[in-house]
Amino acid sequence: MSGPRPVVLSGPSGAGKSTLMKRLMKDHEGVFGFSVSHTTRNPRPGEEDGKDYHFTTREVMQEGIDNGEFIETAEFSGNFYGTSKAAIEDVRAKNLICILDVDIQGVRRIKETDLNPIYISIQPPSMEILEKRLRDRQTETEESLQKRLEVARIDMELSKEPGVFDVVIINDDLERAYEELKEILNEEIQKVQAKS
Ligand SMILES: Nc1ncnc2c1ncn2[C@@H]1O[C@H](COP(=O)(O)OP(=O)(O)OP(=O)(O)O)[C@@H](O)[C@H]1O
Ligand SMILES: Nc1nc2c(ncn2[C@@H]2O[C@H](COP(=O)(O)O)[C@@H](O)[C@H]2O)c(=O)[nH]1
Repeated sequence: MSGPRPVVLSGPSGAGKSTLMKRLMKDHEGVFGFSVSHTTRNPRPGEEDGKDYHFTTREVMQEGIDNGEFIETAEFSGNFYGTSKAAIEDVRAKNLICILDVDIQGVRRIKETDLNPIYISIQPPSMEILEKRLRDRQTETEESLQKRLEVARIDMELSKEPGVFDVVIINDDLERAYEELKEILNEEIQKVQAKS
């Protein structure tokens, strides 16, 4: 596929993917475009339909899946999530670096496609810190928090498997993690900036 290489950001819920991605996009205007996923979960306060996610229902999403509209889908913590072909095409059409925020199932599915992204795992320093971040974020019920922590344990193990990710960033100190992320993406960033 032509254009800049997409970037897949994965890692446990609460590890800091959105925090790092939003900063990257803010600091590099006109370089990155977010692949807006579909989800059947309810919006959190402040989240916008069409910007953070396409919020939808299981029925509508299933119809899209049956029609071949998604490159990958996954069930995560009781909800469906998925990347539509249109979400990627929207970013690609603008010649921007497409950022996908997907779970480990999504990583595996994307590896079966010809997207050829850079695979980056964002990991928390420990389970204890991850739990604190998720609690402090105040977006989860106790039940959904426990489900996310359960999935996080598996994710943290899988991210150590050789060959799954190009890079694993431990998001302990935010500034250091951000510098590391920028460094990895520097070559692609420069390519896009040189063309604009
Ligand atoms: N290095 C850090 N130090 C302290 N707090 C952090 C750090 N990185 C992120 N956080 C905080 O941790 C919480 C979780 O971060 P964030 O929402 O970015 O995670 P996420 O990986 O995108 O989660 P999800 O997959 O559920 O969307 C947020 O409240 C964020 O402000
Ligand atoms: N496989 C996919 N996973 C996705 C997608 N969009 C988001 N996600 C992942 O879901 C969890 C939970 O996200 P949250 O916003 O409810 O906290 C997180 O790990 C995301 O990376 C997707 O399109 N496909």
